[in-house]
Amino acid sequence: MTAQILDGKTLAQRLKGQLQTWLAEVSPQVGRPPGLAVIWVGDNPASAAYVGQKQKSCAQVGITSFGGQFPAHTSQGELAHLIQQFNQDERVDGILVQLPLPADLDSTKLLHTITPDKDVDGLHLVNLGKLLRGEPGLQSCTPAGVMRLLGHYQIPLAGKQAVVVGRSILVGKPLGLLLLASDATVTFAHSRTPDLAGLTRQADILISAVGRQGLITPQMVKPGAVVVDVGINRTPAGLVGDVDFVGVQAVASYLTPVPGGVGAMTVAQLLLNTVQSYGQRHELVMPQFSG
Ligand SMILES: Nc1nc2c(c(=O)[nH]1)N[C@@H](CN(C=O)c1ccc(C(=O)N[C@@H](CCC(=O)O)C(=O)O)cc1)CN2
Repeated sequence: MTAQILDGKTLAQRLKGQLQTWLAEVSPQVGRPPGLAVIWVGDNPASAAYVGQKQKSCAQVGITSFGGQFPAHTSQGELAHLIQQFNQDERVDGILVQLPLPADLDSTKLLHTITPDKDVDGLHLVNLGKLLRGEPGLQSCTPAGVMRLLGHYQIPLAGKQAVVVGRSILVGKPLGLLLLASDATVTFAHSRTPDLAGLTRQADILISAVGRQGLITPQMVKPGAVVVDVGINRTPAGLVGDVDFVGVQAVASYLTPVPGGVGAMTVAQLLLNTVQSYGQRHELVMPQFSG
């Protein structure tokens, strides 16, 4: 068996094309384009790349960028004040704080300062609560992007065994809840899980969101499983995920590459969330952006 590639890069490009076309029509009618404020603190090089990618994608589809880079010594109070300003700014539909923040800042407190209807990262308690209750709300970009990718390839989820390796608030936990909402039977695995391989071998849908190169070997994958690699590891040889791509490709039915899989969907979903927030603010009828 050779797994079919879940091509997030192409799907993300198509989604961006649809957003661009729709915004070119709608923004003049509304009288302004959507706006996204990105707050990036410090000089983490990976964050620089991600923020650059977000700003470039915004420009491509017709979303105005606000915010920018702030020095590592910026205080909690200054950042909270900045967020309050963006909360009140009528030109801004989405606000996000690029993570990770410098260690002396309390990211949870800052995230809760963002007004929930502009929380395009879906990390405010209100949006996490809606996710828990299965109510519509803004959803974290990577988990929502993974669900969109699986939906695009019509991967059946109902009644399937899903194992999510990783329990972060950014990816693992919300993704598990979204899979559960699609009627999968979900198990979370983490650093204290005994016999990880025994568990992952039972998975019809295996998600790895840990950030450890080589974590998922072919022996850990059930033949025919769908494997989603959310890991991002920078190595001398370039960017790799958590999954032994070549080995697992011979066992799985579907597999996401790194790069070109989930990461590209994260940015596309951020644009979609910003446009969703803009649409709600102006009571627009939103098309189904399906890629
Ligand atoms: N506030 C947030 N911070 C972080 C998030 C997030 O969703 N919200 N996620 C990650 C980083 N991230 C977005 O911020 C992100 C990760 C990966 C990619 C991506 O496109 N990856 C490409 C490869 C890009 C490259 O060559 O470096 C891919 O996998 O194909 C985009 C965004 C942590 N912080």
